[in-house]
Amino acid sequence: MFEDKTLLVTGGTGSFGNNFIRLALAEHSPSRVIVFSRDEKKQHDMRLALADERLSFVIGDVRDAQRVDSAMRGVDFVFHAAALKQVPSCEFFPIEAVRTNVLGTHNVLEAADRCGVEKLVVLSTDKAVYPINAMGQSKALMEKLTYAKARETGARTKYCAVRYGNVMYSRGSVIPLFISQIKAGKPLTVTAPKMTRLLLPLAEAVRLVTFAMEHGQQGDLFVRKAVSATVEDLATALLKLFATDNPVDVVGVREGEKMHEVLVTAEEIGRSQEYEEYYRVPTEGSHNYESFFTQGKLSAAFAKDGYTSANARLLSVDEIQDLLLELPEVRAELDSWAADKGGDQKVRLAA
Ligand SMILES: O=c1ccn([C@@H]2O[C@H](COP(=O)(O)OP(=O)(O)O[C@H]3O[C@H](CO)[C@@H](O)[C@H](O)[C@H]3O)[C@@H](O)[C@H]2O)c(=O)[nH]1
Repeated sequence: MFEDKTLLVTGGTGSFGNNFIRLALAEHSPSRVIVFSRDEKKQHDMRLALADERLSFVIGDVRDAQRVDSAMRGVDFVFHAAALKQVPSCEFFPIEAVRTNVLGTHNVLEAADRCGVEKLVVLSTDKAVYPINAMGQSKALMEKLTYAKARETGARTKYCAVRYGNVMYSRGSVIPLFISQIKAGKPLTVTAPKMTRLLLPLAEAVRLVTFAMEHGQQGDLFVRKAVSATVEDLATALLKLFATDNPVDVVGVREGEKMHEVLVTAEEIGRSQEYEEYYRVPTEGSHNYESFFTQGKLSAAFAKDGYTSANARLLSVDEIQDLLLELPEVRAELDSWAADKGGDQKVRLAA
């Protein structure tokens, strides 16, 4: 579907953008891929690393409607990945989260319609579901803007969303943190041993977004099913993989975090379609006020529970180890660790 088409990725130099763009260039024969982002150094590095003449780079901020508009001319498909996604910074500066995640998204959605973009997918997170922190709250509003735009009659663009949980080994997340603690011989700082998170390799997140772009109907939300792990088991799995016995310090739940994350609400799951790997949650109806006041649905089927990190399949420590070993970054960390420790360790790890 991307053959000879023009794609635009906002936040294109981030983890998602980098991986998606590599895949798109290698396998989908687009005529042009536009990377829209703020950081010239990251764009420079990406230009050198990918060295592909189909790539073009636009410096801009989604907060700047004019910039977004001019970047979107002639674009067929938009992947909206630009966001403020750190919980603490959004908590301290919520207006910045509003500017980027809410108003920035508004600019992107409007520009797509004006420029006749065929389809657009916004990237959301489990933290947008029953949100308790400003990052999640602004992402929840980002989703609402997307569904509202999808409901508008005469919208030329198809608007879809995806949600996924924690991307394994993403920058600043717990897996690289635990590995750096292991390597430094420090205790592993576990917040709450029984806290659970849905774990997704980045390649799966990319597949989800591509699937949504290919199959999404107007206003659809796609959610990737994922496996879940407790933080305690994640720490144990890493200690076993690195064959070390660093102590584990329980440091307590951090501000703005939940014990368990929700990926699909009980309210949404009743109207969703379940596939082997995905949930598809269609948007609710048209632009109709009555359905909010007088036209209820007798058949509304609320599930008892949604789809959460507490009821998804919980991995054993061995299974977490296997999943970690599938990540090239973890394998590279193990290799460098083994090299530092000398040949014996390398042989032991290989065995
Ligand atoms: O020193 C630590 C740090 C984290 N955790 C736990 O590990 C899990 C995952 O933590 P982390 O990798 O920091 O992810 P989250 O806090 O779930 O959210 C992160 O990942 C989200 C999605 O990628 C981003 O949007 C957030 O900004 C970012 O904080 C959580 O249960 C944490 O409590 C620990 O046990 N010890």
